[in-house]
Amino acid sequence: MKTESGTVDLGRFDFASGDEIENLQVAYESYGEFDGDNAVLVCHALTGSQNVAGYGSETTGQARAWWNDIVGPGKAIDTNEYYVVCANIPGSCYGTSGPASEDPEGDVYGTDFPPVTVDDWTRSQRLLLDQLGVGRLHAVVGGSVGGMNALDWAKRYPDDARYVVSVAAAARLDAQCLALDAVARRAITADPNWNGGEYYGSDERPTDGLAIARQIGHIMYLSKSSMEQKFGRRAAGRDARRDSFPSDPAAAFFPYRDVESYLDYQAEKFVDRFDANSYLYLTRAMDDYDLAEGYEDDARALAAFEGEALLLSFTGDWHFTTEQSETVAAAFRENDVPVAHHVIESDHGHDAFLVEPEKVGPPLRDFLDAGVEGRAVHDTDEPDPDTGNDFAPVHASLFSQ
Ligand SMILES: CC(=O)SCCNC(=O)CCNC(=O)[C@H](O)C(C)(C)COP(=O)(O)OP(=O)(O)OC[C@H]1O[C@@H](n2cnc3c(N)ncnc32)[C@H](O)[C@@H]1OP(=O)(O)O
Ligand SMILES: N[C@@H](CCO)C(=O)O
Repeated sequence: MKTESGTVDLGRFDFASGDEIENLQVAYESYGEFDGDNAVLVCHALTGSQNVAGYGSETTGQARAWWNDIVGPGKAIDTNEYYVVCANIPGSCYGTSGPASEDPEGDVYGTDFPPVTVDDWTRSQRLLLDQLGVGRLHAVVGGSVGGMNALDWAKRYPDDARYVVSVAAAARLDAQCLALDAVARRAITADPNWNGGEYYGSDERPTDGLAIARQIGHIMYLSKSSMEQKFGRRAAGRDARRDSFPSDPAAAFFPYRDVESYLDYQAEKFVDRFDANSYLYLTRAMDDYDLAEGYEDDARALAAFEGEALLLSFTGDWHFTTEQSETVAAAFRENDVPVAHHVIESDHGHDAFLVEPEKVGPPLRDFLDAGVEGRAVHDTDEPDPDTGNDFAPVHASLFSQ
């Protein structure tokens, strides 16, 4: 597989906030060969990176090769057939300009970096593709907030993609998720080591705040039933450490539970790979996103799109629910856009889009091949071919099973 990894200087970039920077750097990777008509843009999720598939990249940990089961030779997004491009989004910390980058004077931007929006991500991707010589895309595909990014393409550049695929996403976040993101940001900014965002020159980083923020996020990515199955109320094994955070004296009397141990472990890994200010910036962008912004409603925002759309949602996902995907499908239908809302039965929760490639792959592969007529693509308007039942959107809330 031909692969490329690079950073492109897009020059002066005007952010939606009205701020600008002189040189927006965008880090990207590409896989496969461009034949003029086979480009697929993949938009990564909140803490993902440009390293979508297995290939020697600098990124580490969970952001490395994050969709390796989906993207590659012979896989659902087949790099023998498609030229796949994935770019790190502005505000992130994997090579694209963000708060941890240097400004033109050689100082770290910190919180002087302009606020970023999903709109900025979409425009930076368009500019990057221009530089790579890619005009119209065969498809734009994204998961989670990357799925919002994909929907934004249908709105902002309605002629530029034949197919749009939005996986585990929505037109906007609901109040419950906005609330959790707000608390997560407070965990970071209340950490004394955050220091108003000025911590880059210091040995002390706001790792406690970032760890708590990620733990709140991680709970959003699981479902009530997957947590029950995975951990129940079990105490962690004897070797489990409970030293990530200070404990209250009574803690010695009570068990350190498996679920706590898991979240502590995940948070420890996360703080090694992600920047606290980037977490603030990117969650702000996700919270702010509203597909209908500038229009009367979602349908009008999508009115100019003339391609086909696939929405993939997961029954156990309460971060971005199947109901929310159904409203986006309805907006496409209102415009007579061929659309399929393919609901995947899954207990896993939001991160099903990352960990259940066997369910995501077939509809995605067949949609990229034949649009809504693709063999494994089902729509909520049709009965389930296996059960004969309708795909009833299910809202799996945090507080109900
Ligand atoms: C585009 C993007 O989204 S890129 C970013 C990737 N995604 C994320 O970061 C989202 C958050 N989700 C995760 O991090 C998940 O771990 C995923 C999606 C990466 C993988 O999910 P799964 O395959 O279900 O793995 P799981 O969540 O069980 O984590 C397994 C790890 O936890 C450890 N673990 C499991 N149970 C426990 C426990 N009770 N105590 C301590 N550690 C535990 C395992 O040993 C394993 O460690 P390893 O990663 O070092 O091998
Ligand atoms: N778990 C993924 C998806 C979040 O929406 C991430 O951390 O990027």
